[in-house]
Amino acid sequence: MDIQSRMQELVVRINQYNEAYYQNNESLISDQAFDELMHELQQLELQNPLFALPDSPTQRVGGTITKAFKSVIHQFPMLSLGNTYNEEDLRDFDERIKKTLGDEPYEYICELKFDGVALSFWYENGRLIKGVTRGDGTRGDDITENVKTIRRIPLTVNSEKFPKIFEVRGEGFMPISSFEKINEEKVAKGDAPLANPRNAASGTFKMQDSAEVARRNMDCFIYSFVGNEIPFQTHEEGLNLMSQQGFPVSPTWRKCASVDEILAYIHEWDEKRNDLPLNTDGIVIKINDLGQQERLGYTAKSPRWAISFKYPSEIAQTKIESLSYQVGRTGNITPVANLHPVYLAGTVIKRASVHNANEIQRLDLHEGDSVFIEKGGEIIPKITGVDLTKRSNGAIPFNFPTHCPECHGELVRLPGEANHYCVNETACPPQIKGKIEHFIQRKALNIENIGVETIDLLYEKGIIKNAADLYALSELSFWGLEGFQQKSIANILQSIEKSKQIPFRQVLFGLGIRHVGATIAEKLVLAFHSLDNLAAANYDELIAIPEIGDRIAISILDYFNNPMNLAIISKLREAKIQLAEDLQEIVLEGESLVGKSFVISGVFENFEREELKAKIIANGGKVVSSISSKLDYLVAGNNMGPAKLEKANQLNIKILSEEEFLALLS
Ligand SMILES: NC(=O)c1ccc[n+]([C@@H]2O[C@H](COP(=O)([O-])OP(=O)(O)OC[C@H]3O[C@@H](n4cnc5c(N)ncnc54)[C@H](O)[C@@H]3O)[C@@H](O)[C@H]2O)c1
Ligand SMILES: [Zn+2]
Repeated sequence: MDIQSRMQELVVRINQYNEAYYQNNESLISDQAFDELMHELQQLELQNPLFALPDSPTQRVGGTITKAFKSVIHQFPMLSLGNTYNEEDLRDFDERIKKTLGDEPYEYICELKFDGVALSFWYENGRLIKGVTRGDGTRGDDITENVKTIRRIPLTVNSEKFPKIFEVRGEGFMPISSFEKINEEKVAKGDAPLANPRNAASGTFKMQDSAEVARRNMDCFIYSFVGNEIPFQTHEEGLNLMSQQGFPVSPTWRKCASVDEILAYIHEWDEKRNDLPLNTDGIVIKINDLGQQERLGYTAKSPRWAISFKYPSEIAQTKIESLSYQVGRTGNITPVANLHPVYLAGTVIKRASVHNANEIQRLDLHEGDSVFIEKGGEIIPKITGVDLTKRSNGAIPFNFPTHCPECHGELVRLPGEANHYCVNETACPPQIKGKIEHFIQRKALNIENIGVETIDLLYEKGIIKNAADLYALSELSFWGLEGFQQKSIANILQSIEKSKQIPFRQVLFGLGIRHVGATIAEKLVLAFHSLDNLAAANYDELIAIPEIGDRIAISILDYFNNPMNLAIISKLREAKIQLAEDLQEIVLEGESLVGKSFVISGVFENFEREELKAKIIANGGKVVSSISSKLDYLVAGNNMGPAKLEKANQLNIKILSEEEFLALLS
């Protein structure tokens, strides 16, 4: 291919990747592969300026605005950053700075490069008036309602410390913990999981429903201050001012005097960054002095006074040996790729999840394919692409099976769902065992002392056929089974007995009705109070309940129409399991603590600990167990542990005495 066609091809491809990435929150290739293509294009344009195309992605910030929001014009453009992957490029960057600044001394500030989406917060007279996305750099989407859900972004600041009008900018992100929780729920419902925290963040900030954004616990780190009037001379002073005035500035930045010091910082954080609550994909190096920044200036796309150093992403290449299909407790079929073992980011990887049939199709997987696997925010690596150059002629594409690999029952796929299901619920062993395992878990009947192996064994031996059979177990049932001492049998039976006190909402979750997770179970108990009422409810009564839609309603009706399930319920009733509960919506006493979190420590004069806890909840607050930088208050009684006190002091957490706490309530 000649140079001109290659340049054309690169422009088309990169523009496609940009569109998928910024508009659909989808990565069609890995970031590193993307950056390599971009780099190739930049080099070719430098060497062949006459062939450079006007719509080249090297000349523009990658994002776009969407129609769903009002767009606003940035007073100062929001730019991208140049990037480097190695020491040599970093030294080149430093040389360029040295050349422009002549003999002047200069220093750098290194920060982590947070992997989320750039956001700008506009303040006027000390009040937050707008939150805006980067968009195409010139115009962004007005997503004020959504950014207001970020609890750490102050709605007001001390107006004496700042000019009348200014902006702060930072990276909005979805904490890994929220990401994992949302995906757990999605997978349980049979929905496709979110791909990675970055794409999830960018999708979330562009949702229309800000209540849903609020539920996702989004967060932000601020890293820059912009305006016509800047009340400081260096970036360092800016970071200090912003953090003193209540902006969430990550304390991980460091001042560095030389490239060697920068390299030490890079090295140090390569390991430590795994402990942070969010993904980071590198570090950002900025000239500290604002006057020098001004003189170094900007290209069309990025500042000349800053650069990012990206950590190589953790990618490996290996061969697919086979695909297996796992059957979950609700009969959902998950394809899993068995890989030729390969070393990736500290562990040997043998398997990767492929999620569902759509994913097989999207990747166009063939038998024996050589694939790229990547470790993102998730623990389980995923296949991000196929190396087509290594596919042999005549390779056969994987076809989704038509029958269940375990019971040979037929598989069905309901309209609108990504998953295939084995509907042979009553005779498919992994479904039966999976349902019993689901039933005993902590969030359900919380039956301790009994594990997956014991369930397997009791099921294989024909001693239990469903969860209700657990209540018919006696010492005799274990007779002749290997590995059970009298003591462990007694423990098992005791745990089973204890589960008869578990409240109905957990029992309902434990029944394992498809799409009825713990939260939905609670909603149902609030509305119906007993299993009998729920079983008698019709479709209209079900969908009248908040958050119960078509899919859940149908699944509940199906469940109670199945005689097998009715037989299980009748056995549970005989065993005196809780099948009713008078659950009431918590009515708040007051709202003075809404949105605030508390740790309770020590002994109190007016309250028992539990009372204090109830008081906080009744006024809209949240009680957490450990002190972190996100905590609002530590309520300190007598005899509080010195370690807690020290930690709270270190993190600048406000400490309340009992009296101060009471004052907060009124
Ligand atoms: N995989 C794909 O298909 C695909 C497609 C398009 C873009 N991308 C990725 O996105 C990158 C381009 O995105 P970009 O233009 O946003 O560039 P970038 O993400 O490499 O760098 C600029 C951004 O860094 C962020 N940032 C994080 N921490 C920062 C800090 N401490 N100080 C300043 N900024 C900080 C800001 O949001 C800023 O806008 C590509 O290099 C690639 O990695 C991937
Ligand atoms: Zn089956």
